[in-house]
Amino acid sequence: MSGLALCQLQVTLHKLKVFMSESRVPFFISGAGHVLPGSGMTTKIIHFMVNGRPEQAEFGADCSAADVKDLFRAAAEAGPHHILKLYNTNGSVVNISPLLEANSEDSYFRLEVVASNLKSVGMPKELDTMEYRLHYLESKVNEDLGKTPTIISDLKSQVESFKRKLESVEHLSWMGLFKEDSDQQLSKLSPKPKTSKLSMHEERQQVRREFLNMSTLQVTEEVREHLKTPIFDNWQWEDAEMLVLLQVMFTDLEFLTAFHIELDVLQNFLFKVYCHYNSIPFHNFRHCFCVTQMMYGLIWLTDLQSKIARIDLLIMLTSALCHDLDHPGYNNVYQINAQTDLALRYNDISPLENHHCAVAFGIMSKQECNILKNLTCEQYKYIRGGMIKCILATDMARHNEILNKFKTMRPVFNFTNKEHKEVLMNIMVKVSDISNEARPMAVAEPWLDCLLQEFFNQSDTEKLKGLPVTPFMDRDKVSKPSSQTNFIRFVLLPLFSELTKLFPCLEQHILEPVRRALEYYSDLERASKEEERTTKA
Ligand SMILES: Nc1nc2c(ncn2[C@@H]2O[C@@H]3COP(=O)(O)O[C@H]3[C@H]2O)c(=O)[nH]1
Ligand SMILES: [Zn+2]
Repeated sequence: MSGLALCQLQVTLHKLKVFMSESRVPFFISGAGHVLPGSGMTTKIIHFMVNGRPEQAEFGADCSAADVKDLFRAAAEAGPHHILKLYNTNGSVVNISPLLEANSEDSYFRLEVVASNLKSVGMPKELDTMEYRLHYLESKVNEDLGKTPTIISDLKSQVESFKRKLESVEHLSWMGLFKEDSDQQLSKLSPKPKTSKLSMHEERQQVRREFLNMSTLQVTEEVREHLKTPIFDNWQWEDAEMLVLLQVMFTDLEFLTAFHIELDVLQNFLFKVYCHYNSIPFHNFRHCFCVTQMMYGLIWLTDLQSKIARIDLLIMLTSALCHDLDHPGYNNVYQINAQTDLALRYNDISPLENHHCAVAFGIMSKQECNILKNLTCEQYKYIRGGMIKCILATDMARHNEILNKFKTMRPVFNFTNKEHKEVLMNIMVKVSDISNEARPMAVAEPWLDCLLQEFFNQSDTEKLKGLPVTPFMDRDKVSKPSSQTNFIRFVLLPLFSELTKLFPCLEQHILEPVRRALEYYSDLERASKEEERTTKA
């Protein structure tokens, strides 16, 4: 018996050795870190913490962005579509790319999986089977010999260590570590297309694929909580990730169940919305995301779910999402002065806002994108009416009219009064639309650069075409501090403080940061005036 068991054991050991030698582990991740494939490459070492354990990633300058991302995914034991973020010691997000600068153990980054699926890491079946057989034969040999031969103990520890490596690099399956269907292998043979070389259509389709791949991920509780506050940092998210987060907003407000929205219809709708925002400096998809996220935050912070009907929340969130669809980067004044097609079509009456709204309902006119298709006619009409009012209310030419309405009703505000509620909904979409300064300075300031870039583009065109130049957009007259101090004093504070009177809990979330921003820009303004005086003198 022991002879046969020993023979079988030898065959199993041989198979195991062959399996282990054939299964390349191109870069190895241990508790201590990564080792590069090959040698002699110039490498850099990135120190980081993941799940409280110190790790190192070592890679060469010629690594691709995808390789580097996979390296970090492997360290975080996260699958290919999981969302990872790398934070520096200040808590700011650092782009995971080959351009990462080597750091020391004292200035390590923090790596976090911010969204993941809950599938466990799987071992290749062959290894499992062989290991099982090894145990079985070991016990047989043990029965006869009374002890485990050294060769078996050695091999067992090798198998253990090999398993650990496999666990850490399972996600690098694209490198051929695991067996795949032949057509899957074929698709991987073709080189990864370079994003910059893709046409707009291909780029969008890639975003769609990434979005759908990631859309089943569990977004972490921490991100979900952040998503409900103005401190949420929009800059760290890629397009597909923002689409995932928008889906989270719709699901977490229970719109899918309440309004019988099928998940694939919501995804088609969100993707179409994404496609209908233009790549312009300010009024782009990221702005749409920010406004929707602020609207979402305000709903949670004010506990609006307990005060108004869910259908009204759907109107508010969807209006925020659609409120700048297909914005061309030139405002209403320009549209009217330049007599554009939009101004002609809408008779100079809020041409842009009318257009944004028409595009929104154009998207929903396709059944596969129509999130309202399972509602009754009455519900559809109600939502359409509500969205038209909310989106048209974002025209700043109507700012005082809407704010004054709210001011008169605010002291006697009644959530069950239809007119009161409608004005409040308009106000909340407006607040969300111009809420960048309610965000942390590091998040808000880049938005101002984007806005001024769009303003300057417009005033440059106005000058070129001999049209009246909008003064607050003129690069010769406007500076960052002057633009913000006026906007905060005369637009933001009066609007935000009125809403805060209705919801005092908003003071710390939207009013205080805006006051701090005013102080900051006032100081800058004073300093630059002082500098001007001294240079003149
Ligand atoms: N100066 C300044 N203007 C802003 C800021 N945020 C929004 N706006 C303006 O407010 C407007 C709101 O409607 P639009 O999107 O048409 O255009 C926006 C900008 O003109 C800001 O932070 N600073
Ligand atoms: Zn806007």
